[in-house]
Amino acid sequence: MSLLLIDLGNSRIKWAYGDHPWASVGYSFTADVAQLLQQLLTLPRPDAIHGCTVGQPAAALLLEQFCQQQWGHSIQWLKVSRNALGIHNTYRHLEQQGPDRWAAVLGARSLFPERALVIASAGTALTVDALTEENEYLGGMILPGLRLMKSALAQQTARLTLSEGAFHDFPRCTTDAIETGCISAMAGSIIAMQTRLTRRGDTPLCIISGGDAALIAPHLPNQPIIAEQLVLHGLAALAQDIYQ
Ligand SMILES: Nc1ncnc2c1ncn2[C@@H]1O[C@H](COP(=O)(O)OP(=O)(O)OP(=O)(O)O)[C@@H](O)[C@H]1O
Ligand SMILES: CC(C)(CO)[C@@H](O)C(=O)NCCC(=O)O
Repeated sequence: MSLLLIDLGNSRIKWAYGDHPWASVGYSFTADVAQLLQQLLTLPRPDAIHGCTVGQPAAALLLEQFCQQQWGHSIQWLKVSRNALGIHNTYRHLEQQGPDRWAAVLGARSLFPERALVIASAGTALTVDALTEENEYLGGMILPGLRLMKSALAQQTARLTLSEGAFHDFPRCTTDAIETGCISAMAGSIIAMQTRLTRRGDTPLCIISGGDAALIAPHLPNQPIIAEQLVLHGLAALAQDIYQ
């Protein structure tokens, strides 16, 4: 069965086409939906389309219209649920939770069974979510992503500008101080979640994905695993459950 899976984030739209393993994958920036549509035009007609969106509704609408016109399919957008694939979601108000977080949890579990997991998605925002070995999703944290942290400093201070620095244990210039501070804050929040799960008696594995995963991973203990496209893997696992 050929599926088209779409992850509409705040910075990028990622997609995968085919059965598992995917025949093709791609992405475009959310601001450039036209580029995405060019990519999708090259694909054969999928049997079904599953999507997850936390991005601009206008981008989702454009995609909807394209899929209808091109293939006569509507997109089945993921809704956060209380239970899926054996995982219990304890988020207080399900309608509040970003479906990308729920999809990433489901995707991480499909790739890494039978372990407590810390699932960090380092995209536009950084989210750090906790899943127990017994498949209870406990909740998680939301922080600004690296780019957002840096732009907030540049916008709200007189002397800091948007810049590229390098990580140093003891930074001795402004650009390095900013880079090191932001990356340490991101890594620190992931370590904090690992510590909380460990205190509960779990031995969590840390899975990290998103545009900034490779920058943060070296600053985490216990060999974190960088996993690409957790959201798409979550959509694939749910689709497999539906169509099997
Ligand atoms: N041209 C770019 N535009 C935006 N972010 C970029 C760019 N190049 C690198 N990045 C980095 O990638 C991060 C965004 O990651 P990613 O592409 O995974 O976002 P996203 O998947 O759209 O995010 P989300 O799913 O949270 O909306 C930013 O914090 C930034 O540091
Ligand atoms: C936190 C983001 C922006 C991460 O992409 C997204 O999951 C979202 O918009 N969430 C809504 C708020 C929540 O998850 O509680």
